[in-house]
Amino acid sequence: MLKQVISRQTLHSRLCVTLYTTYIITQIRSRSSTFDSVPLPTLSGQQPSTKTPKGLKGKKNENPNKISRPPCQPVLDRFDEQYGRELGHVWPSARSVLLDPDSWQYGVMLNRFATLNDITNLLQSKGFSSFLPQTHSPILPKTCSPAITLPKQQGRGEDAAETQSKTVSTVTPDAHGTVQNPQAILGASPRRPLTDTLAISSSSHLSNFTSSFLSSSSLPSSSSLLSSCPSSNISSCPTISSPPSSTFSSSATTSSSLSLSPSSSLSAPSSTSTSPSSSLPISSPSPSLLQCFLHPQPVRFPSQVHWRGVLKQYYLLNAASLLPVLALQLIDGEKVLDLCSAPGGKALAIMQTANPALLCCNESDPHRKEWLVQTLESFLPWSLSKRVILSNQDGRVFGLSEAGMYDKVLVDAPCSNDRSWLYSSNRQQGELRLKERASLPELQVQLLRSALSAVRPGGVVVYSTCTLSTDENAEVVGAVLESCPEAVLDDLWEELAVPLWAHFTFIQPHLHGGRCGLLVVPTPGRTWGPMYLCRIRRRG
Ligand SMILES: C[S@@+](CC[C@H](N)C(=O)[O-])C[C@H]1O[C@@H](n2cnc3c(N)ncnc32)[C@H](O)[C@@H]1O
Repeated sequence: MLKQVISRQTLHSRLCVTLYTTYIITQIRSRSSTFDSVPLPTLSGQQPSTKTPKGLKGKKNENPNKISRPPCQPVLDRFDEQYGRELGHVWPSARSVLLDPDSWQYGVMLNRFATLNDITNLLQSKGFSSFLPQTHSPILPKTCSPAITLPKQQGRGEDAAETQSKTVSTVTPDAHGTVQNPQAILGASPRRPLTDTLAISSSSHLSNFTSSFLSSSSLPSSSSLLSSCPSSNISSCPTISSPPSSTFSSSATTSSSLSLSPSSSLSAPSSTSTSPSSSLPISSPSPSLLQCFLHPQPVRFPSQVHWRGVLKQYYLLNAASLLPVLALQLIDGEKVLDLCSAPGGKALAIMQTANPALLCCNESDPHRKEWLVQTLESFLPWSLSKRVILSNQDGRVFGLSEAGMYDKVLVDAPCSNDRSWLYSSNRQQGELRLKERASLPELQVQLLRSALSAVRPGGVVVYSTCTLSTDENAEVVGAVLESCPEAVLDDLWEELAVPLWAHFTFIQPHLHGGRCGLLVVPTPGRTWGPMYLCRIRRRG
């Protein structure tokens, strides 16, 4: 009887996958030259400024979600004043990209937990190529099972994504720390956009995966899952002060962790320290399971709708959003905290990159947490729910409740999202955002201190934003370093900027005469960013 049920389910699941893949490919083929357009992908952390993508449902030759409104003048004026001063000659280039949504490029991050063969071939046939070297490690951790209702994992990513190493012999930054790509900086032969942009399709449907785990009220909190870990704090880093009210944190007092899974099968915490950046090859970032396909032109790939029981094959994003995840230098078996996690793009990238023993996705805003849940359940198999847990604490206090418990922490901080703010829905919204902008650095400093408290001695914290603003980038890092003698800044230039300079325009911000992280500035032809990232190591 049981066998019959299983085999019926198996047949049904296979049929679903086949139909779904066929449908996607048919749609893509028929629309290959006229892909839909939708707003900036969601890794920037703000709701896209235009409507939810219709993905494949849009009519041919239409751009249903194209950003049609003009940029918000007060925001543009402020950017002109501030970024003109801070970025000098690079600002006009960045400005021209930000003001031309048709030129924006989008990366296609593959989901190694889904069936990928056809999509990968299709991407390659359309001129996309993978920009990260791939490791040949097994795709799934041993304890993982395939997709929720799929009886068999078909054609996983190991034979799907191409390996592409980038070799750079000499790269010389100019006085501003920018690696000059004359074509990009001078805007020579700008590529004609075929279409514009795309965002993830945020499914309103919740599968069994989510609902069954969300109802597990007796499950342990992330805190108890981690109770075997050391709990030292950084005494010199006051993690908590009275949190100021923030535009971005509508739920600043929630503190209980929401666990999606039981803890019984968690593997032992890793005690391995991360490799220092100097041990990495200069010619390419360390090989990873993570695969992201880019196109030299701003061609968009259609978004996928969520089908119950079938994992999405890819996630569309601003490729610069992967850099903070690469900077984490993830290795299997680590405990990782994504302190500001919704809508979950970087959490997904983390799970594509390595097999952590635990990934805690924290998001204080209850609405955005729901969005995070939808993202995770659309991309990750059920078996991973034992390793990927949710928490809805205020990130500013997280470091106190789970002090020293993580190997790696990502702080993808709430910030003035330059792209999104520039297309504020009206003048009033733009002005309000600019007014509230002043409170962001304090919030960011508190989040970063909390992260440093949550990481174990010897572990690392990566801080990132999607703004060009120095106040929210190097200044925040500087303020935290000043008050945390246990924190040491890593240099990411050779590790990330040198090998990836062909894809991104990097600037190296300086603070008190020293280098302080990397800034990805959108320039014509390489429209990725804005994205700031820096890595801080807690002394062991
Ligand atoms: C830039 S977004 C994160 C984007 C996400 N990392 C991704 O890649 O999809 C910043 C997130 O931080 C959340 N946030 C704001 N204040 C917070 C706080 N005090 N604690 C935790 N999260 C917070 C926001 O609601 C927002 O979802």
